[in-house]
Amino acid sequence: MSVSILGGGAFGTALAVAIGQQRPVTIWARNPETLLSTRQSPRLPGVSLPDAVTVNPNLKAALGADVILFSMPMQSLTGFAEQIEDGLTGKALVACCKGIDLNTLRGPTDILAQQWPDATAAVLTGPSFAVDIANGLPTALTLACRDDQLGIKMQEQLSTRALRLYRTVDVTGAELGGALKNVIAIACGACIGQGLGDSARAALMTRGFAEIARLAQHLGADPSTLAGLSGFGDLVLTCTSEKSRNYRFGQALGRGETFDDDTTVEGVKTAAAVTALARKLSLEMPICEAVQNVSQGASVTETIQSLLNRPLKEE
Ligand SMILES: NC(=O)C1=CN([C@@H]2O[C@H](COP(=O)(O)OP(=O)(O)OC[C@H]3O[C@@H](n4cnc5c(N)ncnc54)[C@H](O)[C@@H]3O)[C@@H](O)[C@H]2O)C=CC1
Ligand SMILES: O=C(CO)COP(=O)(O)O
Repeated sequence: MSVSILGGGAFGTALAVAIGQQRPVTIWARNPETLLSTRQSPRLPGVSLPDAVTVNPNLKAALGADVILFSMPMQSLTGFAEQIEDGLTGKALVACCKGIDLNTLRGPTDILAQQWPDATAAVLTGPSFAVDIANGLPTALTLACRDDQLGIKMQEQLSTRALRLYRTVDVTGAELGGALKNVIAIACGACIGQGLGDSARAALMTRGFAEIARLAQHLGADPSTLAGLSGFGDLVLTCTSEKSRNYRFGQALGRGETFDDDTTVEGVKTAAAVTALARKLSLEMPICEAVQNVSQGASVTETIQSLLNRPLKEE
């Protein structure tokens, strides 16, 4: 199975570095100049692509692979997919983005499946910072594919000695866990940024996990997926590490500081999407709604007060 990665940002480059340690892989980037000339991505400085990685600026050629990884931000996925005319029949399309599309309230595999109904859409998600993967540190991810036979083949192709892929057929659970943990990470960052302490963060993580489970199970996810790498695992990583851009964005909100606009912070648009989705489905998701409000400029202090003032209830 030949493999292409579309997207030369931090995650796409890290995956190319990891997979390229063991087998040939192609990477396509929208702005490939730096990758071509230095074999490094500006989003992942200091990490060079191994020889087995081919940087191909020709998208059509990259689309010829059997397995195609889509590694761009969630809100770019629809526009990117729509500009591709090829049918991609029979190919495995693996979404590597974490989020919910704000216009359609769909996840990445739905978007890929709608654009390419004759291909198989899957998702690669779970706890991993690009820099850790690129540095060859041990990492475990979830590969979710409804076609388990194809999932088994991809699991073998994409795993390396350091990057260990677990498999599931629960695409909905894997995708929603990865999308929503970013929203909860913003909440946790804001909590720590405000100086509210580790106990408050633990409460947000736990009640945030309950919100993730509420939405995901309503949409058909298996609870065991949410308890796995793509849910609980990624929630823990992202809510507790300053390597996370979502967490750092939340910290900046909590401290009343500005944050670099050019940094990919998936949780902001996901908070807006999930708030809309929760309203549509009549589900209560107060932490996600709070993150949506503070991202839109509401006071962090007042928003936290209104979370604390909610009626007492059973756990
Ligand atoms: N960086 C990380 O540690 C991890 C990131 N992810 C996920 O991977 C996805 C991508 O994130 P990063 O690579 O970190 O972001 P990034 O900001 O480092 O890179 C994004 C890349 O996407 C490209 N891009 C944006 N719009 C595009 C379009 N319309 N067409 C083609 N390329 C486009 C940009 O040029 C850039 O190279 C996100 O959904 C993120 O949640 C998942 C796991 C780890
Ligand atoms: O998804 C990630 C870790 O699993 C990366 O988190 P950030 O996008 O918050 O940096």
